[in-house]
Amino acid sequence: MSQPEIAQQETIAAIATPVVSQQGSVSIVRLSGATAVAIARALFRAPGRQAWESHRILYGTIRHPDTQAIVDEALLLLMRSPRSYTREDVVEFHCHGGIVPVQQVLQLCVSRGARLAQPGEFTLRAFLNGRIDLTQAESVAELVGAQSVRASQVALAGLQGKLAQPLRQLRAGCLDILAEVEARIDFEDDLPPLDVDAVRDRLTAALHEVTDILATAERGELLRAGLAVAIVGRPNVGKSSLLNAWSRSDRAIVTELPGTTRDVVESQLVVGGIPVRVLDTAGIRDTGDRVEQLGVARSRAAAAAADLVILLVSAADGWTAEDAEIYGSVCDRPLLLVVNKVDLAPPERVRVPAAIAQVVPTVAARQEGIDALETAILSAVQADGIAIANTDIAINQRQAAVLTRAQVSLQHVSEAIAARLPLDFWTIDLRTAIRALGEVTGEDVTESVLERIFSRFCIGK
Ligand SMILES: Nc1nc2c(c(=O)[nH]1)N(C=O)[C@@H](CNc1ccc(C(=O)N[C@@H](CCC(=O)O)C(=O)O)cc1)CN2
Ligand SMILES: Nc1nc2c(ncn2[C@@H]2O[C@H](COP(=O)(O)OP(=O)(O)OP(=O)(O)O)[C@@H](O)[C@H]2O)c(=O)[nH]1
Ligand SMILES: [K+]
Ligand SMILES: [Mg+2]
Repeated sequence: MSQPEIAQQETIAAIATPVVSQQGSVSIVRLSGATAVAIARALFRAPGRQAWESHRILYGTIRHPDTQAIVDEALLLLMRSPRSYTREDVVEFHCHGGIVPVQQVLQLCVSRGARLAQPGEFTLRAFLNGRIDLTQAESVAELVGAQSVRASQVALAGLQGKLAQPLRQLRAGCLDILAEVEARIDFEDDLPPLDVDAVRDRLTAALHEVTDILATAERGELLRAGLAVAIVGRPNVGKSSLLNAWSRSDRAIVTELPGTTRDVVESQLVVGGIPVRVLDTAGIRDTGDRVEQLGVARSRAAAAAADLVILLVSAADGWTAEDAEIYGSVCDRPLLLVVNKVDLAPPERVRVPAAIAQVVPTVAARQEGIDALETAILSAVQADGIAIANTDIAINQRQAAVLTRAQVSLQHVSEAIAARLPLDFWTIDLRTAIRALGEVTGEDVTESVLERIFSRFCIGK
């Protein structure tokens, strides 16, 4: 099959690397569009006999086209349409790191007629020119934002089409069924009767597949957004020690003085492939100290906002009235009870409320019990299966919302068949399901949906 002709658009330009000063030893300006090569030829001088061929690196200098003043010594990468990321002509200037050279080069590109790219516009063009589908484009943004190896594996699977492919097949299957049913509506007399059993079986299989894919949404949300876990409890039970043990760091100040921690202290971890933000908080108690009062208010706010609360108590003290008060204020939240300082007394010393099914013992001061804590957290958020799940795909919230529409419509079709409703009733819902599947892959998607998706990308992607 021959490649479709790519209609080259106006040329866009952006800095493709991070724009943080004094970071990175190489920075890249990227151009894509009809005049990309002409702009590059006006700005870049390659000494000797270097050919301007696709997928070649040229060495040379970037010069101001009017004054010939050298802006940077650089490498230039040329990728001609359609063999490029966008399928348009693409040129990259690989400049010295830092923001000054690339900003100057970007300005020069603009002065030669390029326009600054919108967020995600290179990837949008890759989508519009048919190199990737919408799920793959979304995976690009996900890969850039991934906070754990597992999250990046899932994004890569999406980028390789592991979600796009079954969805495209599902949609094609539904289109087949629709064609068969519609043929019976239009030319009933000329065709053999519809094999209703076969249609029902195919619909049931499609419905199962949609349901299986939808089941990956929760995992996707955990992998992308991660979890916020707040450690709360009385002063001195070892909250800061636990944060330090868990993050293998000295992130938080630990002393034997109650009321040491005054503010929320954060540490970013990865637990079972899930990005976890752990929050150490000020010990909760009644206090006349104004600063400590503000700290306690922040502890309560952190507990209220967290996805999971770790209530930390001390085996040395047992279950105190203060523990009970704090428990009362957080027991409506997803909660894990951790008994620290089990080197001083057995965990059974703590007589916890009957509603608490599980207790994790730790010795934070000696980094003991962290593995069991992580296991308990994963099962508390029902993420035990994430690391071992045999499928790589995990859909995002947009995809889940649209797929739910497809699921409901397919269910309606099944009901219409079971109720022996006329064929017109089947086709209405079948079309809705097909449209929804097309909205996930991008085969059938409105401009405003695209705008919403791509506006969340970073500049230069
Ligand atoms: N310097 C640089 N590094 C980069 C990128 C880039 O654009 N520039 N990428 C950007 O995100 C990623 C690589 N992704 C890419 C995907 C496809 C094509 C590409 O040219 N594909 C063509 C032709 C392939 C071929 O010659 O066979 C195609 O699929 O048609 C390039 C980069 C990561 N690293
Ligand atoms: N024996 C023993 N001591 C511990 C353990 N964990 C922490 N400690 C000690 O308990 C004291 C208080 O620890 P912190 O981590 O500062 O306690 P905290 O809950 O953060 O205290 P505040 O920030 O004041 O609320 C320190 O002296 C720690 O060394 C443990 O597992 N066993
Ligand atoms: K303390
Ligand atoms: Mg502390």
